[in-house]
Parts: sequence; structure tokens; C-alpha cells
Amino acid sequence: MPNEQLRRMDAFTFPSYSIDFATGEVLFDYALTGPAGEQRFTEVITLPLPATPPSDETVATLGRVLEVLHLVAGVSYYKAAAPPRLVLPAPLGAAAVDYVTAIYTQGLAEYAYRNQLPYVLELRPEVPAGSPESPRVYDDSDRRPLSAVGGGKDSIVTLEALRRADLDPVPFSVNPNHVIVSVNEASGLTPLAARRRIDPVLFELNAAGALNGHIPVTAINSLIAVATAVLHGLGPVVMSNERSASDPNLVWNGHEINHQWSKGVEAEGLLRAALAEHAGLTDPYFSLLRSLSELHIARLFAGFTRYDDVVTSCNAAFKLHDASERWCRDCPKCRFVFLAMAPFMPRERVTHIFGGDLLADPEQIPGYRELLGVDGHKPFECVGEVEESVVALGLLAEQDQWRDAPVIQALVEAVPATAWSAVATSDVFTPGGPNHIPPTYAKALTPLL
Ligand SMILES: CC(=O)N[C@H]1[C@@H](OP(=O)(O)OP(=O)(O)OC[C@H]2O[C@@H](n3ccc(=O)[nH]c3=O)[C@H](O)[C@@H]2O)O[C@H](CO)[C@@H](O)[C@@H]1O[C@H](C)C(=O)N[C@@H](C)C(=O)N[C@@H](CCC(=O)O)C(=O)O
Ligand SMILES: Nc1ncnc2c1ncn2[C@@H]1O[C@H](COP(=O)(O)OP(=O)(O)OP(=O)(O)O)[C@@H](O)[C@H]1O
Repeated sequence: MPNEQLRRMDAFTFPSYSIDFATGEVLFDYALTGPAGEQRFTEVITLPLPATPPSDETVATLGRVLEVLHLVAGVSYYKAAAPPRLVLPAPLGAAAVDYVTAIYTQGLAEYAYRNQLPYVLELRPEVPAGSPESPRVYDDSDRRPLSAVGGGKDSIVTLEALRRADLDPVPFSVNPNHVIVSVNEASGLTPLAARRRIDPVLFELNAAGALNGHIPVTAINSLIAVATAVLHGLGPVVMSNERSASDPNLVWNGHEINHQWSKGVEAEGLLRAALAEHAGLTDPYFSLLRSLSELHIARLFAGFTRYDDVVTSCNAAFKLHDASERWCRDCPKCRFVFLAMAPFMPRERVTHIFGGDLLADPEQIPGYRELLGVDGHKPFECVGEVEESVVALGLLAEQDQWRDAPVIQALVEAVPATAWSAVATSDVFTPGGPNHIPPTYAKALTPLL
């Protein structure tokens, strides 16, 4: 479909969804509609099947979770045209409407900002009149947790915290690539995996110049994880989203633009409320690392050496096409994670993990200046707050092994005195801020701290 037609689409709709319990295949249908015609999409999610067929109660609860996932996973296709109307397929309760609204506005905020589409931030779904039937209450909080694994340091810390607390976690990933497979192997635990196939038509439209940009992917992975936990009779989905994820990159037209919005604590609270209301799930989802900064998590990660040959946080390794093997060593996330790990391990170890020494490479200085708030705004990537970078730099400047590294020397000179004085009172190693961690799980983190 030519781009001019896409630009004239006036509504995004959700025609149908279905699940096949023989294969675990869930089909989500979407449509962009307008005066020039219709563009249909189908996303396919394949859930891992349990050994025994699910009960009727499980099927009913799963159906409710999939109804929310159907709405949320639509963002990938909505963004190809960003029509002014978002037309939901069925009545929905207030909490679920709030969640879906936030997904299409705050979750697409970076996309709206980069494409200069301010109305996306004000989008309100059209919800058919009526109220959905109340769900059966489903309390699974005492079962084995499903621990989402993304291949990076954060989910490794969570997996190890849960294991050491004898909570017997099941690692879970969507589309595990070789990095995630290797991390799971290093853990020695038996994982579950779901598959997600984006409609290839979207890639054709992208190649032809359709609107494109970042989407709240953690929300999609989270709901696939909750669906898998329900189907397998498992307990809560435990995420590894840090405190700093709630920190916006910038403010535009009075709206916070946060690349990591669906990892933030607001998204977590909205999802929990939507699942309680729509699926009857009492405590289905939380982040174990919510009260910790990225720098604090990096310090905890330094205590586990068994993942050094496999851990990879660089997003380039997780692209659908042309992914890098592991760390690309030239992106904001590589720069930040190197800076965050370096103070807590020998120089040889961090250089081995990354396959190179970023702080010995002067070409990295401009990128580090952004992370330190000297130039521009915090990059649109999963990186910690400016304060965390400055604290890490301060720690490195005090260590013999790093003091003379070219990047450290240049950065120590570049950081203004005001930033140094602010970090003197920094709370980056003090857990804090709002979280939804149940008491049993809060205890799991304490020994590591
Ligand atoms: C791996 C990555 O960072 N991808 C982002 C990148 O996409 P790119 O075009 O370079 O490659 P692909 O990921 O292979 O995607 C190809 C196209 O597919 C579409 N698409 C992909 C996934 C999806 O769920 N929906 C989609 O529509 C899209 O049109 C792609 O062009 O740039 C894109 C545009 O900015 C980003 O949207 C891609 O981000 C992925 C969705 C992704 O998985 N990113 C995570 C690594 C990520 O950013 N995680 C965040 C958490 C943010 C959150 O709020 O959840 C983080 O690490 O901070
Ligand atoms: N493919 C995936 N399947 C399931 N969960 C995922 C996947 N990718 C990321 N996640 C989860 O989403 C959350 C955010 O991902 P993120 O990439 O920030 O974490 P990470 O890979 O654990 O660590 P790092 O920040 O070092 O990359 C984490 O809880 C992570 O476990």
C-alpha cells in the first residue's frame, strides 16, 4: 500500500483474535482503515504448551489476559500510520482503558516526539458501551515464579536472587536468540519460551517509508509472560526493571518522553491494575529490582561470574535482522553498562565481558559526554540517570587501574563542578522509590544487598 494511502488512514481497529490449543498459536488481527481502503495485519504469538491440557478456569483467565495483549500488541501496526481514532473491539473496565490509553500515548511518546505527531500524546480510545463480565479471581501468588530473561545483567541478578532464596524460578523469554539461550544454559535452569512473529507486511511498509519508531516492547513481552504463567499454572512474572527506568529523557509539549516508559513503575502499576480488573489476577507481575539504580544492579552483577562469557545487554544483539553477535561496543547502552560495571571488577574482567576496553578508546568520549549530561539529553536507550554515570566516573577516577585511561581523564575534566557536588549526596546505592514487590520476594533481594 503506498504511503499516501497510509497517511490518510483514519482509524485503527482490532477485528478478531483466536487461540489454537493444539499448537499454542494465538492470532491477533488488526486493521488500519480509511477512505482509500484497508490495511490488515496479523501478529502470531506461539505460547509454549503445558504437559496436560488446561482446565476451563485456566482457559477463561488466559482468554482475559490475551484480550489485553491483543490491544497492547497493536502499537506496532498503529504506528505505521498513527490515525486519529483508536477503536477498541469490546467494552472494557476503567483500569484496562487507562492502561491501553497509556500504552498508545506514553508508550509511543518517543515515536510521537521523533515524528513530530503531538496528537498521539492526546489519543483517547473509543470504547464500546457496556461493561465486561467480571472475571473469576485467580490467586497464583504462591506458585513458582516466571522470571523474564532478556540476556542482560539485570535479569541475571533477578534469576540468581530468586534461586538463592529457594523460590525455584522458571526462566522465560520471548523469541530467545543465541544470547538468551546461552544465558539460560549458564544458569542451568530449564526455561520456557514463547515465539512472536510480527506481520512481515509491516517490514514492507517500513521499507516503503511508513511512519516508524520506538514502541513499548516491554509491555508486550510482559503480557506474553503473564499469559504463559497462567497457561502453565505458574506464579507471578518477575521482571528486572530498575528504578532509573522511570526517569524521562526529556519533556516535550508538557509531556514526559521516556524511551523506557513500559519498564517504568507507572506502567507496572497500570498493568497490575488492568490484570486485576480484567483477568482477576491478584498479584501477577512486579519488578524485583524496582528500588535499585542501574549502577547498584551492576554492582550486584559483579558478584556472579558464571555469566561472563554470555551476558549481553547491547540492544544491537536483539535486532530481528542483522543482529550483532554480542556487544557492539559503540552504542549508548554498551558505553553505559561498561561504565557501570567497571568500578566493581578488575579491568581484565570487564574488558573480557565486552571483548574490548571502551574507556581506552578516545572515540567514545562524545557518547560518554551525553551520558554524563555534559552534551545533549540522556540518549533514547536503556541507560541510567546522569547522576549514576557521574557517580561511576567518580569511583573510576579513584582507582589505580582506571585513573589514567584516556576516556576517564577527558571526562573528569569535562564534568562541571555542580555535577560533582550533586553526586556527593547521591542515593544511587540506597534502595528507594515506589515498588510492587510482595514481602516474600522483597526478602529474596535482601541477602544480595
Ligand atoms: C533491537 C532494537 O533496539 N530495535 C529497535 C530498533 O529497531 P530496528 O529497526 O533497528 O530493528 P528491529 O528490532 O529488528 O525491528 C525491525 C522493525 O520491526 C518493527 N518492530 C519491531 C519490534 C516490535 O515489537 N514492534 C515493531 O513494530 C519496527 O518497525 C522496527 O523498525 O529501532 C526501532 C525504532 O526505534 C525500535 O522500536 C526497536 O526496538 C525494538 C522494539 C526492541 O525490541 N527494543 C528493545 C531492545 C528495547 O528498546 N528495549 C527497551 C525497553 C523499552 C520499553 O519501554 O519497553 C530498552 O532497552 O530501553
Ligand atoms: N526477549 C525477552 N523475553 C522476555 N523478557 C524480556 C526479553 N527481553 C527483555 N526482557 C525483560 O524485559 C525487561 C527489560 O529488559 P532489559 O533489556 O532492560 O533487561 P536485561 O536484558 O535483563 O538487562 P540489561 O538492562 O542489562 O539489558 C527485563 O525484565 C527483561 O528480563
